[in-house]
Amino acid sequence: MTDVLIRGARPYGEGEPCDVLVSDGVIARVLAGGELPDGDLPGGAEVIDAAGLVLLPGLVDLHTHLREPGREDTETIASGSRAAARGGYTAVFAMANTDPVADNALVVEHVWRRGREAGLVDVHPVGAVTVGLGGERLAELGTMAASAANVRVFSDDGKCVHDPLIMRRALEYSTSLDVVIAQHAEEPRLTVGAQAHEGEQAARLGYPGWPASAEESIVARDCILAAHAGARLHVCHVSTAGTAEVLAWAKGRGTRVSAEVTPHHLLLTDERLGSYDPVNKVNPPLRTAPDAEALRTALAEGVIDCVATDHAPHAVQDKDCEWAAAKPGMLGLQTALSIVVATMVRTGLLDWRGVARVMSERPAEIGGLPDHGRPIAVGEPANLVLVDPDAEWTVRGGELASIAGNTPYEGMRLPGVVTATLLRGRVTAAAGRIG
Ligand SMILES: NC(=O)N[C@@H](CC(=O)O)C(=O)O
Ligand SMILES: [Zn+2]
Ligand SMILES: [Zn+2]
Repeated sequence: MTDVLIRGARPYGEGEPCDVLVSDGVIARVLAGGELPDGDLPGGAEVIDAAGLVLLPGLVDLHTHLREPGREDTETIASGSRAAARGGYTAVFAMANTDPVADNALVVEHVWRRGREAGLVDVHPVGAVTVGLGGERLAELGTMAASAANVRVFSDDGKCVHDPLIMRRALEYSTSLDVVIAQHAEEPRLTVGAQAHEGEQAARLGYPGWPASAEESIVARDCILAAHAGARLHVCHVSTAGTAEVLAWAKGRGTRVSAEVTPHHLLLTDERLGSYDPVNKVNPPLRTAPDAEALRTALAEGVIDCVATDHAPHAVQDKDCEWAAAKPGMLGLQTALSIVVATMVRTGLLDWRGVARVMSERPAEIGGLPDHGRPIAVGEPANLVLVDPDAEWTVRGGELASIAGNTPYEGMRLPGVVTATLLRGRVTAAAGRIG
């Protein structure tokens, strides 16, 4: 395997620039900048000029929709892996709402193998909690956990495990497997026909509302169920200020709960609904500006543990149509880091150490990945990302690696450019600078 020398990067954006030598997939040396004599360079090493760049552990996404099997017209494991690598990710968790549903060992092993074949990012399949996401019968969590795919996260995402008895059983079962149940918190009785956040905007436009209480009531319920079961709960795509309050309460009393927020809920609000453009339709819906503000604070304070993309590719015909007929979801893998830079770093809420925590270390811990989100130190696996903190780029859906192009950031200029991503020492994505 070719060695890689990263010259002049600043780990976590801190201290003096240094040189990082990657050999056999691990970090072999970390030296003060320019200290490594050229004579010491292993023959044929790939050199990355990283002056001015920030070096972080490779990003980890707990919540990605890769659409394979079933909707390969919108994304495949290969195309989604390319998008992930370009976005700075070295590991992603692929949600189970595929067709067929990933509710058994056969499907999760298939996804895991396809991810290995693509070889750009570690693709960890999420297993469904219930058979066919039907919400009625528990899937065979144990078999999926014991399979070659080694499933550690289970979720019916796209649907809420709304029956409290099923959710209770899933949580209780999960404790013996040491896995986590990730909930899409949406009380279905409160969101029948819902199209947008229940509030002034939706009322003005005549959209049936998706109330904050539909999310908050499920999160509160599940925190209580998890606490009684002694189980681990993960809350997907937290979207309201009230949910952050519930999480703070539950964590304060020792509940084993973690939570994620999406980049779009940190940046975008229901102000956007006025455009009638379904590119803004997503589940849970874009909320109010005070919600977005509260989510940023909760992420900075650790009440929300991490950022997850909820990357949700959709075909043109499912997005370029009237609002009510459009499918919810938006692309996220290649824009996530930039949105976090815009909302959290440029605002002074997080430093780069904090970015590493919320986009790499915490998601790796929650998902049970021992080789990701590791310190940048000798002997550690070389899962790394180099970011140009000062550069900007313009988002063009057609230029993203995903097959679908449904980005709400079309034409926007965003700060922070992923210059290179390394998976076990191999460069999986690079934007110039490599010689
Ligand atoms: N977020 C979305 O709006 N859509 C997701 C499902 C989900 O995450 O709930 C999808 O699979 O398209
Ligand atoms: Zn969801
Ligand atoms: Zn999702």
